[in-house]
Amino acid sequence: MSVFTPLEQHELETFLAPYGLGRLHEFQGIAAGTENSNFFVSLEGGEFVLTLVERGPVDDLPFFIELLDVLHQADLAVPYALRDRDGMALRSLAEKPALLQPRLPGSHVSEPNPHHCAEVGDWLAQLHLATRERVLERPSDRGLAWMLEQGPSLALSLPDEQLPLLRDALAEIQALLPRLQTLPRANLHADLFRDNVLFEGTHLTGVIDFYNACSGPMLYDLAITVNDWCSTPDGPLDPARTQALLGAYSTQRHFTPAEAELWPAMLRIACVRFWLSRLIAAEENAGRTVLIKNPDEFRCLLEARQQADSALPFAL
Ligand SMILES: Nc1ncnc2c1ncn2[C@@H]1O[C@H](COP(=O)(O)OP(=O)(O)O)[C@@H](O)[C@H]1O
Ligand SMILES: N[C@@H](CCOP(=O)(O)O)C(=O)O
Repeated sequence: MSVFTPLEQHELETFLAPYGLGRLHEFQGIAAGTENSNFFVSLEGGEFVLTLVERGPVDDLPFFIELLDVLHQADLAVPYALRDRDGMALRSLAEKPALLQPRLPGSHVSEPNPHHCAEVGDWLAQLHLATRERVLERPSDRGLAWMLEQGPSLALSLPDEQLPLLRDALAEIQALLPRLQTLPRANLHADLFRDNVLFEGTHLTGVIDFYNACSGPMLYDLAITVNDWCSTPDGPLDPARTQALLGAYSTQRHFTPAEAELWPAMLRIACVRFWLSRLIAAEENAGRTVLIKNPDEFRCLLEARQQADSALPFAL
């Protein structure tokens, strides 16, 4: 249960009053999620989600609010922050930064088919197109420099047989660094996994959890997304899902030759990012009753990505 800060009805009513959304019918803590305290809030004026920010990049909340405003204005289904009567988006409740957002319909899909993947590719292209002309700058706190810094120390706790895989992947990142930095940029979701997307049937109804959002190469966002949505249980990419996702994306944005060339490497880099972050999380949370995602899943994906099993379609 990830409600770290329980709320009393009366304090919630006081907090909600300045939004002018009518009487509070009911509220309920959301069990899913690991970072923040989230509540479904039912008001006369509709259904909402209240987030109390418990940890993470609190100083960057104005960036997330601005990015979500841009995406909402571009008609993407995202949980933008509602304003109270004084125009305030970021407020405080129980001494935590607090945001009220519309509740998006739909539920998560754990076993996506090509139709789901096409919707995700389409959504991701819209995110990139909506932001690439005026990128809101925020370096990722888990970007290439972070991987090169964390990788060698995390390698110390890996079994010997896993070392060459990580060492070679870090060497590849180091060697490609100058070229990666010249790829076309936009704002990225940077964590577009299945548990951050909502669907009704095969229709995408919302994308949540923008706390990894940043500025960077669009190809990196695509690689993160393809690795999660299109991998088979053994690791290789499923051709039908991969083609559906990349095809839907590329009808909106053509890839450059440099992107096409760097695609297999970018798929590996996106594996390294989550292999390392899961190794850190597993170490930090050992013995605690929180969901620990398996780092080996991304080690296996990285092994499978040694073969270039997908090409970018329609490169210019
Ligand atoms: N705006 C929203 N609309 C609908 N459901 C939401 C919304 N925001 C969060 N949720 C639900 O709450 C859960 C936890 O949200 P998430 O952002 O993943 O939390 P955390 O930041 O703690 O990881 C999600 O899995 C989703 O089911
Ligand atoms: N989706 C990721 C978790 C989010 O990354 P983090 O670096 O913010 O922990 C995963 O499945 O590992």
